Amino acid sequence: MNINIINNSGHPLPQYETEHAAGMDIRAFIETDITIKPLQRILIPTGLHIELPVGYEAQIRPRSGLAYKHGISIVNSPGTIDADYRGELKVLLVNLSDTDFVVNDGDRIAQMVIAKHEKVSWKSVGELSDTTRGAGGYGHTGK
Ligand SMILES: O=c1ccn([C@H]2C[C@H](O)[C@@H](COP(=O)(O)OP(=O)(O)OP(=O)(O)O)O2)c(=O)[nH]1
Repeated sequence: MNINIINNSGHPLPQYETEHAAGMDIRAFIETDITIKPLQRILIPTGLHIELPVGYEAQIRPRSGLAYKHGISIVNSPGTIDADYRGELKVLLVNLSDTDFVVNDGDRIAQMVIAKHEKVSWKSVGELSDTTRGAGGYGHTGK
């Protein structure tokens, strides 16, 4: 499936790094390096604008290598890109380590998964069907 994209960054388009990867790595588009201090969050531009087909969303997810090695995650993970959004894609990074982390222009800062989603309407009812779980949750089956 082709998806319309405008790339103002001059960096490569988001791409799958392996044959069957679910996510495409996306890169920072910044004029100067950005230092993220411990527990600081910063919105990083990508220079990308996309036109998703109706019924699709894009999810902006952390990269596990950055998370494991540097404590870099995404505050609103997974970020949701709506099909009707035409603005620039941005990534809300957070530094969960105890040392500064520097983002350079062109760094692969996140990954983007394109996914189908349902659009539903609600049917108000008086009661819901019985299940074994019922209202159990939050670890009610044990550790
Ligand atoms: O990580 C993200 C999350 C969102 N967006 C863009 C695309 C998305 O379609 C739009 C709105 O996102 P969301 O619905 O999460 O934001 P909101 O806080 O509910 O704001 P709004 O009232 O504008 O919908 O912002 C990004 O670029 N990156």
